[in-house]
Amino acid sequence: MEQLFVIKIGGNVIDDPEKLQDFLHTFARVKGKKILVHGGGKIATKIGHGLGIEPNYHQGRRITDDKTIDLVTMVYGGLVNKKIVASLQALNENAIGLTGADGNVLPAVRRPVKEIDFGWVGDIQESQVNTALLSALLQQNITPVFAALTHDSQGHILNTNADTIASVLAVALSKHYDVRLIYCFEKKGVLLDVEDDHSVIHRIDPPLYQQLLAEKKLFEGIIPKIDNAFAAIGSGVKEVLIGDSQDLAANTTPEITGTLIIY
Ligand SMILES: Nc1ncnc2c1ncn2[C@@H]1O[C@H](COP(=O)(O)OP(=O)(O)O)[C@@H](O)[C@H]1O
Ligand SMILES: CC(=O)N[C@@H](CCC(=O)OP(=O)(O)O)C(=O)O
Repeated sequence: MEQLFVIKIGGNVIDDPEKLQDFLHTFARVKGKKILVHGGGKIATKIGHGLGIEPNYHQGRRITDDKTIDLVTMVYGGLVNKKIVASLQALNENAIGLTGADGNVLPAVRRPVKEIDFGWVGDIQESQVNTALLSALLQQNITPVFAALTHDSQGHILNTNADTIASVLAVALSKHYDVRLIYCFEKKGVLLDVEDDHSVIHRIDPPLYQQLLAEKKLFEGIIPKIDNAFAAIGSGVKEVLIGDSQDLAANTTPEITGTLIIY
């Protein structure tokens, strides 16, 4: 099967114009088929402050009330997505910006209320991905750029974590491509000591993951990121890695510098 890169770029990089441009330069030079997924949680929070919309999280997921869904639709689907697409066009990369509503490429189900009401947050499944549309775009050398938004098929946009979107797209497309899923963020990989960039853990399997959790070496966003990485590698994605956005060139070759997630 042909190779496909599904590449997710994290919020700290999107928030740093220089790092983002460096990343996009490298992304545009990656040969072969590729999809970019972006969040933008940090920018949404910043712009929300200015509008008097304060963030509210539960277990790393944003509780998304009526005002917040409008905020993130504007920020992820508008500002961030369109700036990235325009930058890629300037780099001769023919990109197309998508939310899950566009072309019904990623329908979702509003998360049912249990102890917590997450509001306009969408849960997704790999069987719902419109792989035919994505394959048709990829065959025409058009690169999809996904914002962290889905829809409920009843007229509402839903907010869905970008790491989860990348994992679900990678799994769905692994039926048609040899997929390498790459989580790019501002650190060199998963670190044994989060303050020490020289402490990259080069391979993580489930027992080591449990050990790192027990030793409290992992906290905040890296835990759901590794959970999404294991979900992908356990469901047909060929390779999953977590690395620095500035190391994308190496991480798209066999000379990986980040953390490989193995099953
Ligand atoms: N051991 C670790 N190695 C790397 N990052 C870690 C570790 N423990 C906690 N983190 C934190 O996890 C964050 C990444 O998660 P998150 O902010 O959700 O990523 P993204 O920017 O891709 O959305 C890092 O910025 C870092 O602060
Ligand atoms: C439901 C939920 O939490 N959605 C995320 C989507 C954005 C995202 O994932 O952004 P990063 O990758 O930059 O963190 C949020 O609104 O923060």
